[in-house]
Amino acid sequence: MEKRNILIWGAGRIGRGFIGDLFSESGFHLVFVDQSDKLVELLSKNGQYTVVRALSDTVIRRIQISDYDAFHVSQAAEIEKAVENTDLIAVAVFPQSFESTAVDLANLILKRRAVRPNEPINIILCTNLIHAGPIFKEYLWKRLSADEKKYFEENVGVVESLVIRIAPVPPACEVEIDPLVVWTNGYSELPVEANAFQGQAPSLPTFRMVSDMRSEEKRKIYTYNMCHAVLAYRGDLYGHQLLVDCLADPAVRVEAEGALGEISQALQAEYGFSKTEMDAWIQGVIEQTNNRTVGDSVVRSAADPLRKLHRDDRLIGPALLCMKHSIKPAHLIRAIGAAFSYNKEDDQNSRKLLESIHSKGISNTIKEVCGLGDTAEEMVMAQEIEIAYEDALIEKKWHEMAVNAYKLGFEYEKVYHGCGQCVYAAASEVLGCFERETFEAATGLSGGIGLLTDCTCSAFTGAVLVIGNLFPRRRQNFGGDRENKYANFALVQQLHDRFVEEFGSITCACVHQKKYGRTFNMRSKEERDQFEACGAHSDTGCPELVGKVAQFTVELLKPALLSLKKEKTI
Ligand SMILES: NC(=O)c1ccc[n+]([C@@H]2O[C@H](COP(=O)([O-])OP(=O)(O)OC[C@H]3O[C@@H](n4cnc5c(N)ncnc54)[C@H](O)[C@@H]3O)[C@@H](O)[C@H]2O)c1
Ligand SMILES: O=P(O)(O)OC[C@@H](O)[C@@H](O)[C@H](O)[C@H](O)CO
Repeated sequence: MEKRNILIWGAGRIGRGFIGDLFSESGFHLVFVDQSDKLVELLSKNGQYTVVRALSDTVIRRIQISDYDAFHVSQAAEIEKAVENTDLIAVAVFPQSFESTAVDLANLILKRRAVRPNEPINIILCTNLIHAGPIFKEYLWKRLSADEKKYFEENVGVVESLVIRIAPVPPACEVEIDPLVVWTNGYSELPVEANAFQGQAPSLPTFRMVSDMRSEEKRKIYTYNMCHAVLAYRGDLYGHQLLVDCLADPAVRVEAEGALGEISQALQAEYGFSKTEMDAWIQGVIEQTNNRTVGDSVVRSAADPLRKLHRDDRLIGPALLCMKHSIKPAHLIRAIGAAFSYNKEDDQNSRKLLESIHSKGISNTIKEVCGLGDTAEEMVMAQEIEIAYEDALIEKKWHEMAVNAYKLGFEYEKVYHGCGQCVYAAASEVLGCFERETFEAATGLSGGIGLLTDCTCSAFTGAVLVIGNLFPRRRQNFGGDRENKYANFALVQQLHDRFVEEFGSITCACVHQKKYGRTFNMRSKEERDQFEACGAHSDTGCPELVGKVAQFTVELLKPALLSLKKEKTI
């Protein structure tokens, strides 16, 4: 029996690493078409490529695929022949390439009609777009005559699908072995729109025929893609680069879980999914995303914020659905605010978003990009997004300040030693409250005060001085300033708890015991030499501790200083 063919338009990660993988496994011959010369040349030259299915950290399968042809979009005759010989096409490009792809395919299908007029053909759309079918059809139909349109209506199926497999940028060491490798989470099921096929639908073990695509696509894009977007945009505020690291950060994870909780309720109300069903689905979303071996990146999930902030897409779409069912989308709104603050120089649509904010202002940009109208509800939502955007900018700035405090603290301790003065200088310089007198007065703090070591670690005391600069009891109000004084004490107590959690104790000798495995009598020169020999000023010694304490100080002061600022503006 002759082998069946599938033509895959777009030989990228999903084309090669998902559609290629599924159909090759089911015995299809693959024909790739791509606009990248380099990719097509490599596919043809190498004659095979690897798909890695990393189902978990330990279950990793490597598949070699070799039964394929690869053509550049300009190889008209070869592609024409391939379309003649197939009943199935998969489109695996981003939505911005839909129009050119549809125009090319319409011409090819018309040529096929001349040779195989009575044989239907199906186009499976593999993209993350709500109701992709009518959008693609409009492009496909665009230049057809009335007779051709009728032929397409009756013979060309445009089938939506839901791609849950994740295929991020592969690790560099894998690309060195096979430059065509596709690195995936190995998710195998492909839900397809059952009633959109013309003629006989192909039967693949991993196809799931879906009868109600409207509810299924919302469930997929408003949970999987929404969760990735929330993690990516919120995680980017704190400098995370991988989705797994966003999930490991409680401050970011809580936002994704909160947003999933909001949309879960809305999907139950809108489509009648049961709570048990949605809980299991959301557990799956987190599990598929929390795969360190797959290592999906923030940059990929955050890419193209202009598309992702569209009214129907993964963020505004769920927020509107929540509002329809009187569910407050608080976490979603915070993620949308963060998406507006996303700024990546090498992402064209992130640059465009920023340009729009600069030229038209944030309110106009929100309305335009998200397509929010003039109803009272949508106007309130736009205002809330604006507030969330301003808050996101502040979050990002404070995170950068905290990172900077770490770097300065680390460097000062490494070069100058004396952890009290180093923490004081690093944190106060970042916060803009440095005072020369305080810095100089802190000279004697070193080594648990005057090298005594059985007193408080001077990194802690240096941080207390920064808190004092900002929340002082002033000389001219010796008997007063009680509010400031107690705010100060509360901050010092928080610092204490964080310090103890990280270093075990605030006593210098105990910190040394934990860090270096012993204590030192720092009054003696010999012991001080031993302190150095144990790595006191190595990268993992006191410089790391000083960096962390300077960072904690900045993080700790954030809410107090922000609320102070707000009070002052009232
Ligand atoms: N990577 C994933 O994890 C993932 C998961 C689900 C869905 N998707 C969706 O799948 C689609 C493809 O994503 P990807 O990750 O494979 O991207 P990709 O960049 O790896 O692959 C896209 C390929 O399409 C080619 N291409 C673009 N325009 C073309 C055109 N007009 N004609 C021919 N070839 C063209 C590009 O050269 C590239 O090789 C996107 O819509 C994406 O949203 C991706
Ligand atoms: O491909 P995008 O840019 O639409 O979205 C990024 C990711 O959310 C997406 O690729 C998912 O990983 C994929 O859809 C699997 O759920």
